[in-house]
Amino acid sequence: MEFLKDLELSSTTICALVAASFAVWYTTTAFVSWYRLRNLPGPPTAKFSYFWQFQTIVTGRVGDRYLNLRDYGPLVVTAPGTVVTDDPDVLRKISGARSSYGRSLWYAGAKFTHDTDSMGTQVDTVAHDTLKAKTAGPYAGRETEGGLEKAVDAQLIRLIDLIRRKYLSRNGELRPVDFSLVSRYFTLDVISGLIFGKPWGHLDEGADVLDWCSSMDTLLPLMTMGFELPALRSILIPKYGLLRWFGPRATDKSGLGVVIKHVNELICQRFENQEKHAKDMMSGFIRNGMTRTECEGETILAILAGTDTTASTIRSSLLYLMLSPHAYARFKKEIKEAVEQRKVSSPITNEESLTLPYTQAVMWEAFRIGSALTFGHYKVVPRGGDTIHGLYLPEGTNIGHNTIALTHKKAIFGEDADVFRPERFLECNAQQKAEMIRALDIVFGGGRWTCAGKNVAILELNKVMFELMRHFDFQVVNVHTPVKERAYVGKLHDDMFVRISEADWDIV
Ligand code: HEM
Repeated sequence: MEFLKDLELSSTTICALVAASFAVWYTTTAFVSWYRLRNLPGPPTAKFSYFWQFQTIVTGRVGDRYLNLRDYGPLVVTAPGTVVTDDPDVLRKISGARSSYGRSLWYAGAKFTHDTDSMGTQVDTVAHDTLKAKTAGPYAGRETEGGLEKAVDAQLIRLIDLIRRKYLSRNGELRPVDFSLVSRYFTLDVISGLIFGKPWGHLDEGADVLDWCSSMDTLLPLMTMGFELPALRSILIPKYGLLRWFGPRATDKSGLGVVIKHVNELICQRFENQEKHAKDMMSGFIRNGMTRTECEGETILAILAGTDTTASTIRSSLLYLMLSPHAYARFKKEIKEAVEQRKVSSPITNEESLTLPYTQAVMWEAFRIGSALTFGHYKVVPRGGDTIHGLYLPEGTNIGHNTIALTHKKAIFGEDADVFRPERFLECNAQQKAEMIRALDIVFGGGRWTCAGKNVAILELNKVMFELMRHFDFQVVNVHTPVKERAYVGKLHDDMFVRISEADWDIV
């Protein structure tokens, strides 16, 4: 700085120079960003600034704002160098096994501590594939005592039992239950039970035993910011970034740190005691040569990726059924007949569920309209660029899912795509049905990036609504605000109060 003194510049002049340099840098980079994607449609400010993105996340309005992007067409700019698409064929192509698109740095935004990577945050394709190979067997249920289905059934039975013990309203009684929490307890115990062979006990008394739900309510908006804003990512994620100093850690008394501590202790016991005969995902991870840190990363990832996604879909299923008397009654009728005709076991098996047309239609329709994930999962356009829908995307452009617009696409799901109507899967011909299911399938990602827990999620969804409605009836408590929703990369639901009573078969 001596040379500045020699120049005898006043502090005001130095500040002015710094501000001017920043303005020149900002204007130049904004112009370059705008220029590279000038031919693509999108909100006007999105082509040269992160304003649209920031505003969308801060207001928790990712759901409706991304849905409205469908008016621009299949490819839309949402931020500098960033494009989303609601075209399932494009998404399938860029994620396909032979695609040269790689993951963008967006994924690194899912890191929750500075030193723990997982296959979900790994942007290096080879390192990702190595981890995926080590986790494939455990995720397929090859290491689970009795298989995945038995493990899911065990939690389903505990869910029904919890409702019967604690939440049932009998004649003249009202015991409002926040189903947004109950659905999370179920999926948390499914995942923890699968990984460690023993669930964490959310379904014992119906409690957020490790504070996961409240931590996620705070973290999801922040994580979505970290995903989307490169400037934030670059001060959080690096080795000596803010995450190192201010991120969650095992010594914390509340928040995600509590879960990290619990997970670390359980994994530590495994490595020390070498419980060679344990039959669960963790024993599979260890047998496949994963290090302790890798086991920690994969455990938190599984809980992060597998809890609220499935729980949110279960909540949507119940919400839309309660608000659609016709679908509610028709679903009940199918359950009643299947039980009376002894077509189903208790709990229903996955195979049996697949034979029940309305059960399947309800499952896919809720998955579609509830769309647990909203957007993201960007891949990077490879060297030489690419042309999609006649529009040129320069190399280095991030292209991701506009999941919410995809699941509401009228060209695929019909003109009434904005309403819940399971019949759409029954009235169409086989080809149309296959096209709809294929479009929904890419919601789980494609190729090497496909959701590792897809079969677990589908197993849960194929069973849970059938079993809940077989045993109980449900009614919205707050008819003016049945649920409060905030949407980020996924959705957060609060205050979904329902009245639950024993199923009344006389009225079906
Ligand atoms: C409705 C439920 C679910 C949906 C919609 C969903 C969707 C997704 C998506 C879109 C991805 C990223 C794909 C990409 O990178 O292109 C993903 C990844 C992942 N999901 Fe799921 N998921 C669900 C449930 C689950 C469950 C229940 C688990 C755990 C049991 C799970 C574990 C994972 C893991 C570990 C990854 C990372 C895979 C990888 O990096 O290769 N997910 N999921």
